[in-house]
Amino acid sequence: MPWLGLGVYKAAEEGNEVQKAIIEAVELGYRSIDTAAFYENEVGVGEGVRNSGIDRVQLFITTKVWNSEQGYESTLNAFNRSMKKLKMDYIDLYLIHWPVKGKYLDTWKALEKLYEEGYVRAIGVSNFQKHHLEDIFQQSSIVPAVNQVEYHPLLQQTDLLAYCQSKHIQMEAWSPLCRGKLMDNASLQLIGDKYGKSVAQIILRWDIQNQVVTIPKSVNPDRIKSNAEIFDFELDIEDMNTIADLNEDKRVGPDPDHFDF
Ligand SMILES: NC(=O)C1=CN([C@@H]2O[C@H](COP(=O)(O)OP(=O)(O)OC[C@H]3O[C@@H](n4cnc5c(N)ncnc54)[C@H](OP(=O)(O)O)[C@@H]3O)[C@@H](O)[C@H]2O)C=CC1
Ligand SMILES: O=C1CO[C@H](CO)[C@@H](O)[C@@H]1O
Repeated sequence: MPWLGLGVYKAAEEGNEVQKAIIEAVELGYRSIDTAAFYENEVGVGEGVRNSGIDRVQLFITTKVWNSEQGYESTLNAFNRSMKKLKMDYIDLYLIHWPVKGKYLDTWKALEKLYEEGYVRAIGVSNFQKHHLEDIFQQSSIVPAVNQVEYHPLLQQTDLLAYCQSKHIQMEAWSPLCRGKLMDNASLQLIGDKYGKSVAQIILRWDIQNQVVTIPKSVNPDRIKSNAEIFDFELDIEDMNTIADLNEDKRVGPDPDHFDF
């Protein structure tokens, strides 16, 4: 999968916001889009992809089954609804959005069926902790291709990253920019000055050097462009260590062991 993708949570269908962002992003070289049934913009995502001017096969589309749809049959139905909204005949990556207690193992069985029948090229999970992944391993011989989790300098999840890497599960960062909250961080600004890059570019480059796929969200053409300009420099070890020291185990989103939605 591409190292960089466009996140589209809160990119609206109204005013063609999400569609325009996708067209812009594809023009600038993005090849991966991350949506979810929960984002209520799959129709707009499908339109953006079809109007992007490049073949569907060149793009990597991720969507996710929402919590209220989990369970075997209901996941299969939810998947069909997503496909109809996207107007696609396959999805590159289908994820379990959250590990809903008592449901995610049956949900995984549904994803296996979709994978085996060829409707999805890869299946994976999101917001899974080590113990959730171990549950999957107990029942299934198919290893999740991806675990998409909250990941940014304030929440580095190094144990989970090492575990995923040991199992050949690709970790993917959601809210990589900490929803904009790190832009004034003095250490990141200093590093940015050194490379002539923005704080956002430093963070996104740090993701990739940690072998974490990253999906910053933006609907602003300038930011969509600059967020992709991260493949022409390399952070040195000293700067990687400075960023490692920023970890506070601090979430901006819900805790996967204590969410109730
Ligand atoms: N699996 C899961 O449970 C979750 C998955 N996700 C996925 O991850 C994606 C990214 O996470 P998200 O929560 O959206 O947050 P991000 O960390 O990507 O931050 C997005 C915010 O930062 C702004 N922004 C984008 N680029 C820049 C920049 N260069 N400088 C300053 N501000 C910037 C955006 O505004 P603007 O648009 O105006 O540029 C927006 O307000 C989501 O869109 C979604 O696809 C997110 C949360 C949970
Ligand atoms: O994908 C998502 C977008 O953000 C929401 C609020 O933090 C999350 O709950 C959800 O998983």
